[in-house]
Amino acid sequence: MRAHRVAVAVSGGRDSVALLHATVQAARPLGVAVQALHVHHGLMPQADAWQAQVAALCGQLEVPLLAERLTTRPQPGDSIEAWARRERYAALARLAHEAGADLVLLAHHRRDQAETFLLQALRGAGAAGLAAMPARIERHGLTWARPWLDRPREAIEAYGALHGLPVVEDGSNQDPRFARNRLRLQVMPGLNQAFAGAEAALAAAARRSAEADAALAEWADEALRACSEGEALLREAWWGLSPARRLIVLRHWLALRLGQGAPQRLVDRLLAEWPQAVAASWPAPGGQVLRHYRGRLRVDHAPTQPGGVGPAAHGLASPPCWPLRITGAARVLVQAFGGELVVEPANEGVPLAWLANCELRSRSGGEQFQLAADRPARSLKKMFQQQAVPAWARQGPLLWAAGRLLFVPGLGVDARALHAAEGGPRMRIDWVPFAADCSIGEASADGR
Ligand SMILES: Nc1ncnc2c1ncn2[C@@H]1O[C@H](COP(=O)(O)OP(=O)(O)OP(=O)(O)O)[C@@H](O)[C@H]1O
Repeated sequence: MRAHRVAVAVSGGRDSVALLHATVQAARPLGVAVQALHVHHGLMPQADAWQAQVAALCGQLEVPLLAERLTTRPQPGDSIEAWARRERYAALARLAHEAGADLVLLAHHRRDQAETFLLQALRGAGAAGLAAMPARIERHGLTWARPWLDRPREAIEAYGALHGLPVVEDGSNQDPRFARNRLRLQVMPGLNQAFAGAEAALAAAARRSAEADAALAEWADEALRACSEGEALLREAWWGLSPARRLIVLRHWLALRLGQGAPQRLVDRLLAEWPQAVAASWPAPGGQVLRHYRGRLRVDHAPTQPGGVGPAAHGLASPPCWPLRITGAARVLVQAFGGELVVEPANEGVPLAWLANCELRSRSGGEQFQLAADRPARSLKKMFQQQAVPAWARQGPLLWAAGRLLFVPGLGVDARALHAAEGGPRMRIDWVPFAADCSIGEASADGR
């Protein structure tokens, strides 16, 4: 199908500038209109100059440009890379629709693909992740294509030099805090030197993974039909599959129902616990919960949905002590205590820096809590009595860091943490017990 209007996503970097130029050369004789799209992330002081440079190039090439400056900001705990990617694609989709383009071209090339494959492998990804970037995909009502995914970067560089194309240099490409930069700057040169053709081989491995993943997804779709009823996965039919097939079908069902790949620890827990479960629930990403009842597994929303929830969600846990790393807004589902620890940015609260290395513990007796700066610390038992905290509200875990008691369900944040001289962002902590019907192992009505 020929696109009526082709959009090119142009960062101003060498590759996308070359792609815009090459697209104009190819499209004009065919009578296809070309549209340039640019996203200003609003993160770097040089970004205004980059946008101006892209605009100047578009002027020279007589290509219309649509640009958007992002107004959202990464939240504490967000990976800047992941945030920028997500927001950039959302903005590009908006711009493409505004321009009336149905095809968006991206200038990723073979080295990008090889790096993505390795980054996925380093995260322990399976076939879906190792497939890296698709050469073509339909999303947001648009076709996204990477026409140069098989091309070596050197060829693109030569093309740019041949046509004397101006490019912007993004200094953040040298920043070793970003995993891709570390891989590109520290690992790839050695790899290419030690293994001739490493980049092409890694890109080929990504292609093979994509083929395997596509076949697996087709098979899993068929197998799932025999193991599901509506949105529920049927335990008996699922259990009848071979162990290898069980795993594929479970992952596939989870990905469909959760709207994202399931973390390995959730898959492991389900494989170990679901076969014997009576009525049970498991925390899942995105504030969702998996519930088993009468042989059926379903995805549901978590029983509590406090506002301002950030992206970090951890599944866990068993008392009496569980180490945690919290780097921003988070919801920690704590099955063993039947509730959820909710951590949100606030003007007053625990220093975020302390939460990077904290832990949940059961009460062991003898803990002291200080309610206010001008009051003495007293035993938890006395504090609960004094504050008339009902028994059900005392049931959650205690939050500790570096030997300090930070938070007690029913009492709140300890005054010594609240008034600590530590700088940086502060976080409010809440303990939210689950509704009574979703605790693990609860006997169901028919006693199964
Ligand atoms: N700010 C942006 N605006 C529009 N498109 C972008 C932007 N950033 C990236 N892209 C698109 O995504 C592709 C891959 O992004 P990546 O971050 O690898 O590129 P880059 O290093 O910024 O620049 P280039 O790929 O042009 O050399 C780009 O080639 C471009 O097509």
